[in-house]
Amino acid sequence: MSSSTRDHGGEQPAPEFVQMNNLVCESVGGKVLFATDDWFAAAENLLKKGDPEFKTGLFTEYGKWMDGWETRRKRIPGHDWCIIELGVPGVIHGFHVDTHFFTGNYAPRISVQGACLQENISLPTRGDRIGSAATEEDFKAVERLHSEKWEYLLEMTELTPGYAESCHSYFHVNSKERWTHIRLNIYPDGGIARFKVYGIGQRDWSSCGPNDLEDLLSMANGSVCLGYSDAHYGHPRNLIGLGRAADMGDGWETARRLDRPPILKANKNGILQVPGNEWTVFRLGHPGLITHIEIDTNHFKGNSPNSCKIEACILTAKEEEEENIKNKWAVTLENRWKTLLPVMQVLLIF
Ligand SMILES: NC(=O)NC(NC(N)=O)C(=O)[O-]
Repeated sequence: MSSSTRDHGGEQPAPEFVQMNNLVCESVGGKVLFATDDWFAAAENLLKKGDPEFKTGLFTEYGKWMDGWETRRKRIPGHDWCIIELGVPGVIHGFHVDTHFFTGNYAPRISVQGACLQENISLPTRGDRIGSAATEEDFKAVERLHSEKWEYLLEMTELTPGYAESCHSYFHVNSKERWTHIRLNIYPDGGIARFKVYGIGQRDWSSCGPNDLEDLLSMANGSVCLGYSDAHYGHPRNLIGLGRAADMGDGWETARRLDRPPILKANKNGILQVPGNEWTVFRLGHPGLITHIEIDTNHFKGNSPNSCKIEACILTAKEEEEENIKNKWAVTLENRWKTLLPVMQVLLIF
């Protein structure tokens, strides 16, 4: 049995686990496989990467257009639920439930169950679901999963209405197991804007040979961002996402530093002489011999960095915790960091 605790709703800072990877985001392959009802707005919206929007005065033929999953007011016994397949299976550290803009129609309670399924499951294709509910055939197909018996990662808990100051609820999950699927229950019905499942990917390395070339920094292979200096326009965890970035919002983008001199000077190698630098630290998904590094500045045309440097080190879990929690990576471990790539100019080709 896993345990979970509510962190808080409201305007306080979000818990640490939101620095991890969202394992159900549509951009990493998260998928809704089944939902009891999608009348006002389809469950796929839960997994969108962007923040929820509200469009005043926009109505569909089913009611007010909403950016989230919203079921109809139930007039039959039971409650609504959906099944979500993780894009990246892994260990779950917490949930972020955002009821943004669902005020008189938010789901008042939720619970979350999880499963680690070995085989690929095939359910009827969902297609465009707005204005519909699961058919008898859908229910028959999903019954085979026995999802009502999956382990509870979060017991039934109250949510808070979707006003800016109350819409965010965070729940810690205390489980070391690997999960592939989630059942999200809402009681009895209503709307949720976004559902994020934060954690660390876990893959099976047994089929991987010692000379295979693998992306040790891919979130699908278990890497995670441990710290950074600035994430003003984009979080550095985007660097370890799957595939190429869709747009500039899918990259790491800092604010322009204010400590740069008013007139910039470069050295003979074209490296601008500025007082500081931005940085981010990742734990690799697996220790390994690094033979190739790819830096992709896709979409950053007027704002890619002038130069970069890559360092690496080997840390035990205890050392990592000390650096991360106590020192926030401010103090480097003497002689532990080795330069993999010295400061070099980032060339722009477009
Ligand atoms: N104004 C509403 O949002 N009404 C209903 N919801 C939508 N989306 O129309 C409802 O009450 O559940």
